[in-house]
Amino acid sequence: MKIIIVDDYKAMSKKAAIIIANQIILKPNSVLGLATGSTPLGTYNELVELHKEGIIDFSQVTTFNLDEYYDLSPDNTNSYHYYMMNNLFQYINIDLENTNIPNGITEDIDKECESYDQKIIQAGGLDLQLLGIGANGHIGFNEPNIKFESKTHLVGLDEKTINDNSRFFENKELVPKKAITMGIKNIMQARSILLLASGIDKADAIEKTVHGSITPKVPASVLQLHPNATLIIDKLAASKLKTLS
Ligand SMILES: N[C@@H]1[C@@H](O)[C@H](O)[C@@H](COP(=O)(O)O)O[C@@H]1O
Repeated sequence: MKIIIVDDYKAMSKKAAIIIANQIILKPNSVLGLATGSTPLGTYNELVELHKEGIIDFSQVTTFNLDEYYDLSPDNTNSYHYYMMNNLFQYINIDLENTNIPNGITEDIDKECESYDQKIIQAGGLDLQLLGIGANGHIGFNEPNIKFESKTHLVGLDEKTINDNSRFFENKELVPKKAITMGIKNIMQARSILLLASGIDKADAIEKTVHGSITPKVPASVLQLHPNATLIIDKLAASKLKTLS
């Protein structure tokens, strides 16, 4: 696991965008795994800027999002479909046909999950998977005690996650209790992984991810096993790492 500690959120976002830009420049038809939440917003802004400056061309890029809330339609402002369109896709020259997000309003969950896994394989696998991290160590929506061999599936969300994500909703009752998420196996099959974390709220999860035992209790700890995983974290998120004390 490579760890890059930067001063703040802005520096984290710039560094992440540079790594993603480099991936696209080296391989214009890259397959990117994308994340949502507040953490990657700055990275997406930086990517939009790099695109505007003519540095990155998304025309051949394919994307797969990690997850989507169950039972939220794509036009719901809290859906991850809406998030991606609003924060990235509408500002870049990506072919929307090449963007993939689990369908949260599918009538056949098993079929949806299976076909999502198939589509990733057909696209040649993920070149780079971008990740945030939940305060309980979740990645995507793979909550504590998830099986490491899991593929795309429907999950029940932890009380902690529902509470954390309620800030985006009018009230906690409106936060979906379930989501469709890529599994740990999909994430670990990516050729490279970039995990971002910023702020003191993530310090415990980062400490456990880096120094803790590899356990489904802290899903992100599985990244210790990945041959090409990079953590870009700001000083606050890194503040509980042994190397700093
Ligand atoms: N499914 C997403 C995760 O992919 C994200 O990493 C996490 C942290 O979000 P934030 O970046 O807002 O702290 O939130 C959600 O649960």
